Amino acid sequence: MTASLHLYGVKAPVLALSSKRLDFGSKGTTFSVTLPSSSAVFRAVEHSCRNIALRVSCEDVRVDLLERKEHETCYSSATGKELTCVMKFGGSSVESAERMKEVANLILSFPDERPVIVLSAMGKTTNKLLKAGEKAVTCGVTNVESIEELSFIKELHLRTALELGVETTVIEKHLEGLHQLLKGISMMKELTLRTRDYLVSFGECMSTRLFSAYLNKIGHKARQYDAFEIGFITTDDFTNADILEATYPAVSKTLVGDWSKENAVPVVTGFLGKGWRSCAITTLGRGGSDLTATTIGKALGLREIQVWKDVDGVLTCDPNIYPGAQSVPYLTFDEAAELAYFGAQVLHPLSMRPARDGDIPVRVKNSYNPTAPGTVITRSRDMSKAVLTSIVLKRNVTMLDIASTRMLGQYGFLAKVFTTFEDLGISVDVVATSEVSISLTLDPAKLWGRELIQRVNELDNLVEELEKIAVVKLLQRRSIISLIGNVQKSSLILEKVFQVLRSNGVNVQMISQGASKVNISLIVNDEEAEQCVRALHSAFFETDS
Ligand SMILES: Nc1ncnc2c1ncn2[C@@H]1O[C@H](COP(=O)(O)OP(=O)(O)O)[C@@H](O)[C@H]1O
Ligand SMILES: N[C@@H](CC(=O)OP(=O)(O)O)C(=O)O
Repeated sequence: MTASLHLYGVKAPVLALSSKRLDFGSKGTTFSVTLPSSSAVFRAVEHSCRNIALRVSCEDVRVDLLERKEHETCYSSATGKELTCVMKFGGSSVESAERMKEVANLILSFPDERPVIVLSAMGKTTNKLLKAGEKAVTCGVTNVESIEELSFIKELHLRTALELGVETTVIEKHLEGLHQLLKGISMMKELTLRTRDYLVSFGECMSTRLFSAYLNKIGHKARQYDAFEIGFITTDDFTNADILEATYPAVSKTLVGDWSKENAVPVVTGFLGKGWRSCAITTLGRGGSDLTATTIGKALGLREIQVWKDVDGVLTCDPNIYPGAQSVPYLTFDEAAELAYFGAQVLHPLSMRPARDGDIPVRVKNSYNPTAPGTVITRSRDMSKAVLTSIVLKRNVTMLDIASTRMLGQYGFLAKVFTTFEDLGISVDVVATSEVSISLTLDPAKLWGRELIQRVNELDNLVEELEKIAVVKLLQRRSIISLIGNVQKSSLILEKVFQVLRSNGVNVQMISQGASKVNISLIVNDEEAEQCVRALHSAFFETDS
């Protein structure tokens, strides 16, 4: 067969083509697409997100990576000056017109960079949108007008447009759409997860339009993109969607293709995607713009991913718990992922995945203090002197103590326990086991995302199921203190930890080192947790020993 299919710039040999079906592929892996009509074959494949996702769901990853390489080369040779990096600016970095101007200056202060810009919603807009949605459910259609958060959002965005000197028309349609949506919510008297995602999408859609218009106004050619229109294809898990593989070639094709034609700085909405089945707007979980940035970095094979925040990089602990926290100069992807997963708000829990896959360094910088070196996150670093890197606190965690009712030596106990979790769809965070008992914590992000009533029912069901084989103790209001660092030095770390906890009169209720090479987790009571973190911070980071 000599014909080839160009799918998002990827060349795959066509194996068979009939009026109903197209088979293509290579190296023993074939894909089939059902066609609406044979004449529409290439357009159908290229334009329908369902077909692309279908391709991915039956795809051999090895082939996909091989194909994407060809694709990247194809575009990088087409443009003399390639895009170099991603610069992501969070809500705090673009909270006002003044901040947007500073961010524009910051971008222009790197004349050698040709960045893709990713923006979050302005300031606390996402929270305000959610609050407005909740109020709309109960306030009645005639009162939507006077929802305080709606007025705030309108006023903030219109004022920002005026102060930036750009036409308010760039956001007027969205402000009107938002108003109508809130009226719709109010009529329906319900706010589904799907509507919630559509509602919060207005934040990123407006911030990127304002910023892109401003860059154009000051003579720096820019082009705004809604992530859900350029191939950010996700699962349909509204409010917590996961990015699908098909995203990478699609996003690369649009951004690199357009850049090679007009050299306009791409300004992309963070946080948003499009569900592959529903084709509705999805979001990637709170803080998801970090993940948008690393996804673009990997898709385009860029040199560096920069995430600009309001702190001097990743810090030794949450500055809200301890203001004396210091910046950490280097981290590995594994350390950063663990830190984010265990609750450090500074990075989205899944954002390290694309960077690690693409082996692209991530630099965390402070847009309020650009000269501070920040944190560089890479595949590996010199660990010879590293002991503890950062302390992370995750509050309000539920812990379960499960002791087998059978005798020692009974096999299958662990399997039964974990099957129960699997059957009920509840994920587990930290685990410590002996032969006849298990202590574990439940992932609060997964559990607390559900409605209160559903949550209570689920815990009841879980305990009821487990009680068939074990004595179960449900312990609430616990905290996980995660010690991120060099677990090769665990004895040294633990010696110090227990000295500190003992002198503070704190009892550790569970400890887990697991297979992770970078994390030791301790479970303590919620009310003791902050004091523990502060004491541990001074012992590890503020003394010479
Ligand atoms: N270990 C940590 N290092 C740095 N910041 C942290 C850490 N833990 C919590 N934070 C909080 O994370 C905030 C930055 O994350 P986030 O608000 O998501 O930034 P942005 O909105 O700019 O992307 C900081 O202002 C800080 O309060
Ligand atoms: N605006 C979204 C997405 C995001 O990433 O925001 P930030 O970069 O400000 O954390 C949120 O508030 O969750």
